Amino acid sequence: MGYGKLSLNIDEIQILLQEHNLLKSSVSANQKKYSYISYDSRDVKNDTLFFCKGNFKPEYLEIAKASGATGVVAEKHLPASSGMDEYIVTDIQKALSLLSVAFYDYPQNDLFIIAVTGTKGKTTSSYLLRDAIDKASGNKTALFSTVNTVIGNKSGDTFKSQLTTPESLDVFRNMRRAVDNGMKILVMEVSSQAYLKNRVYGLKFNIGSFLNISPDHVGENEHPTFANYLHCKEQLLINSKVTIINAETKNLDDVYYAAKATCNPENVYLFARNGAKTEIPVTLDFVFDSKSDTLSDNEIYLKSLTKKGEKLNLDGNYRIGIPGDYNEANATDAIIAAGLAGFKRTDLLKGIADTKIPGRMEMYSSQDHGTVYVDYAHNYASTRALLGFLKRQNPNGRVVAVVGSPGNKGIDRREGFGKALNEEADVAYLTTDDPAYENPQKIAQEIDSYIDHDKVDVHFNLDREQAIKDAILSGKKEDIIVILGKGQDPYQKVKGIDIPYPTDSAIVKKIVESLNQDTKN
Ligand SMILES: CC(=O)N[C@H]1[C@@H](OP(=O)(O)OP(=O)(O)OC[C@H]2O[C@@H](n3ccc(=O)[nH]c3=O)[C@H](O)[C@@H]2O)O[C@H](CO)[C@@H](O)[C@@H]1O[C@H](C)C(=O)N[C@@H](C)C(=O)N[C@H](CCC(=O)O)C(=O)O
Ligand SMILES: Nc1ncnc2c1ncn2[C@@H]1O[C@H](COP(=O)(O)OP(=O)(O)OP(=O)(O)O)[C@@H](O)[C@H]1O
Repeated sequence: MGYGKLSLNIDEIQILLQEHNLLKSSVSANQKKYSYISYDSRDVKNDTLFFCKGNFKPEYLEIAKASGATGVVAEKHLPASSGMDEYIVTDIQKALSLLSVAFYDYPQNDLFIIAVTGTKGKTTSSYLLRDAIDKASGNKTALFSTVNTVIGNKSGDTFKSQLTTPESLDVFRNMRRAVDNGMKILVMEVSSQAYLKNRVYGLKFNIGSFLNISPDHVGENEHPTFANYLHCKEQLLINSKVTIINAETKNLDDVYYAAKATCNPENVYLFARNGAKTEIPVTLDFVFDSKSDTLSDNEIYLKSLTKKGEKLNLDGNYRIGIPGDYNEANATDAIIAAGLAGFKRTDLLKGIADTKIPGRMEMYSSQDHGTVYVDYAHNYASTRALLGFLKRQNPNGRVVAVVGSPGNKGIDRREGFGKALNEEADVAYLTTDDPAYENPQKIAQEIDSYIDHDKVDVHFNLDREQAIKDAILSGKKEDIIVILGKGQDPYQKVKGIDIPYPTDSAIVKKIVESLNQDTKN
């Protein structure tokens, strides 16, 4: 790699760690300058500063040392450190973030960063915003999303993401690469886990928005309680200079308070659907009305209600290329963020109308077996919102859902799926979705135990591809078949192994094309 300054010396490290009260002790064995940093023994070069974090095994440090690591940062002394420079710190995640920023030479200072959080809608809002402003920014808008990371315009500058918000070292390395590629703006998703794990420690955002919060991500390896989940999510508001809040969010009182704690109230923007009830009375800066929502797109009218909202000159109609009434709020958030970043309404219209998001509301029309959607909904709130929307749009046909729930995480999703199916679906095909170390049959039965069989006709097929095929073949012209939860995920996670999976999108595309061909013949 040849980006930025890309080096760190011992003095710099000691000063930075001391300034942040992170340094417990240090040993200088080499007095060297580091020309690479890593937290993974499989990615080490000569003169690497190596970080021992998370579920780390001591042998990883031995491998790193043998591969050329000369310095180590850790929370406790490890035998392999002898002969290396050693920095013992109180919090490895904070140290990793702080030293990564310095190693990559503070790339955030050269970017206008717009961040979004929420239980649902982060990816959608980020894509809408990036597509809305990219052209007007001269194709200088980078994107860090759950689906793709975009750090430039050359081939190879767009790649699949591993996490919603990557490990801090990767965040700052990708920022550096974006800056070196001439990017000026960064749109990024910030997960609650990012704050729990200090992946964005020390980062200030130009704009931070909060879409919504609902019960999710509580459990092993995630948040211990909902209160902790909310607290972590709110950190984005505390670390943003200007904030946007969807006032229809649950816990609005708490969320608004967090925003005002560090942000001048003049810099907090609130929006909601016109006429929506908010949990506490607030002055809304914007409201939106649905002008039309169909199975293929939406149109909203956005109206400012305060002087500061009016100043952004955003009022007017916007067509949104992705269906789903809940996407109207995601789009409103994107439009306000774009306005605050200095873009005009006319800059945004085409991008917002043309946005398509991999694995979110992808529509495939079959001639005789109904319309098929591939979507990423995977908890109660999103499944209910999605199925409810489809049911309302299609009162004369059935809603047929293909769904599974992951193993060893989000256990309450099983009940959530059952509940959402009871409320909005006619038929369910229960199948496999990342079973991890659990038995997928047992998971499917658990979902089934929450289903009211007088309302929903249930089928089981643990072979996901076959379940999708069965569901589509069962569909009649007027039906909607919806494949939930995996979008374009290319794996099934089984017993610690990522087993390649063609993706729901590819499977549906192939089935629908073949059925349409048969009809034609
Ligand atoms: C709980 C959690 O946040 N875990 C993340 C964390 O794990 P970890 O630090 O324990 O790392 P690990 O993979 O167990 O391994 C320990 C260390 O040994 C190193 N190692 C490992 C193997 C080896 O041969 N040599 C070696 O040096 C690893 O690089 C690592 O530094 O750091 C890893 C990257 O180094 C992440 O991949 C991992 O995310 C796991 C996979 C995960 O599932 N995370 C989820 C909960 C998550 O972060 N989700 C949020 C979205 C949530 C939302 O939608 O709101 C996200 O931002 O994506
Ligand atoms: N504002 C919303 N309210 C409820 N459901 C939503 C909303 N926005 C999107 N969804 C549903 O949630 C699914 C995931 O949306 P999206 O990927 O934008 O959210 P996310 O916050 O990035 O999710 P995740 O954290 O699961 O990656 C969509 O496929 C859709 O079904």
